[in-house]
Amino acid sequence: MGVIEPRQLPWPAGAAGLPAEARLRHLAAGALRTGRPLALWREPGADHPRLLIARSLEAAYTGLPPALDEQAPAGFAFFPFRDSDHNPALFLPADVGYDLTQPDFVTVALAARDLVPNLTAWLAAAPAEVLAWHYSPRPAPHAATEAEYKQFVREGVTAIAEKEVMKVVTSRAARRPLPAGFDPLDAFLELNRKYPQAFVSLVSVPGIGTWLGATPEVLAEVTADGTFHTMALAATQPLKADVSPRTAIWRQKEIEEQALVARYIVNCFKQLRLREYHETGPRTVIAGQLLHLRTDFEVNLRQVPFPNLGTDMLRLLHPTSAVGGMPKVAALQFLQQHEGYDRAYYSGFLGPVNVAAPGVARLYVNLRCLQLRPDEAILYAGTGLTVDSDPAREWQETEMKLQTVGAVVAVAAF
Ligand SMILES: C=C(O[C@H]1C=CC=C(C(=O)O)[C@@H]1O)C(=O)O
Repeated sequence: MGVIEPRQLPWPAGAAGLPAEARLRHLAAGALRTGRPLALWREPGADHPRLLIARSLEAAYTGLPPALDEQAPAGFAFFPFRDSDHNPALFLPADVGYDLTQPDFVTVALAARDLVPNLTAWLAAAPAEVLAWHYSPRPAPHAATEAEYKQFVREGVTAIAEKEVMKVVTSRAARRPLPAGFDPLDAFLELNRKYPQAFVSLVSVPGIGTWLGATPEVLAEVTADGTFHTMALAATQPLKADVSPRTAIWRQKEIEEQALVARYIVNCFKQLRLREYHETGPRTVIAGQLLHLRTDFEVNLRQVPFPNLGTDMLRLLHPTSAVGGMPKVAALQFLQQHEGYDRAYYSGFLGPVNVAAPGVARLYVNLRCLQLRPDEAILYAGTGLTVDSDPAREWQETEMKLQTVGAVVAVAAF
């Protein structure tokens, strides 16, 4: 007699009074205490987050960026800026899922059905108090001082003036103490409330660490209606009371900086010999307390003879000139030689593939993010340089960008 394996595990009756966020916490606690990777995210404009738990770290190692087609496995991509032994490319298989729009069920993939007995027992257990977040065993990266960062910007400007590169995006890490009682899950929920239009994520992987962020930048999206979407997002100014997206004025330097990113995307389409894309913008958009210039590119996948466009574009796009520079190889070499710290997963990409439905993928550039350490956070930010960049302004711009995710680790003044 065959046993029909449950794909949806109902929460036990004992959890009836437990709100969805408490259930989420309990599931996350179970994943963390059993050493499993997890990803929690909230898509722009969505009301509720989703949680994905992978059975093990080993199951999450991957090589190439994920395929963006409906036959590809479901999971959550977590890719570094640059692959290395310390920062491997990961694709967390969707073994266990919890969608807060359906709070009464936990979903278990067929391939993970051996997890069902322990999971069932865990759902019935008393809610856990402590969450054992995963931390990177690596030392904290070097955090550039203001003088060091300005010097780095000068070197970038010289490289542009000498035509070594056309554009380069310099970046830095900053260390911040964690406020007393800091709770990553509460911080994730706070980012959701603060930035409804951002892709908010909390990813925790054994041996790799825990990353939290609220990014405004789509890298590659394939939506349910068969549309491929990417964007050229660059140039930054603060959102002030007297400036709105409609009245914002941009300097030549910023217009050029963003145009280079748009050109980079057009070149990727050209490499694939695709001409049927729709380009909208550039227009001014709000990202948290900042304004950026953005051009959107869309392709109707049902009208072009490119069944693998999403996959091919993803592989060409990363890292875009909004985080690396142009030409790509020269800019990456410059950063390798001069940046002086390991970006790890900052300016890599992340997001779900085939989780919401087969054929739906939403990958974002990992910006406005931090890495958690036991008693501090490492925050990351970068700035696109052109030949006209002023080191003091670029430092100031990184300070502004750090405030997006930094809002959840700010120690209240008294
Ligand atoms: C590299 C970052 O932002 C990119 C995206 C938008 C605007 C940017 C800029 O103005 O330089 C950057 O290209 C970052 O937030 O760390």
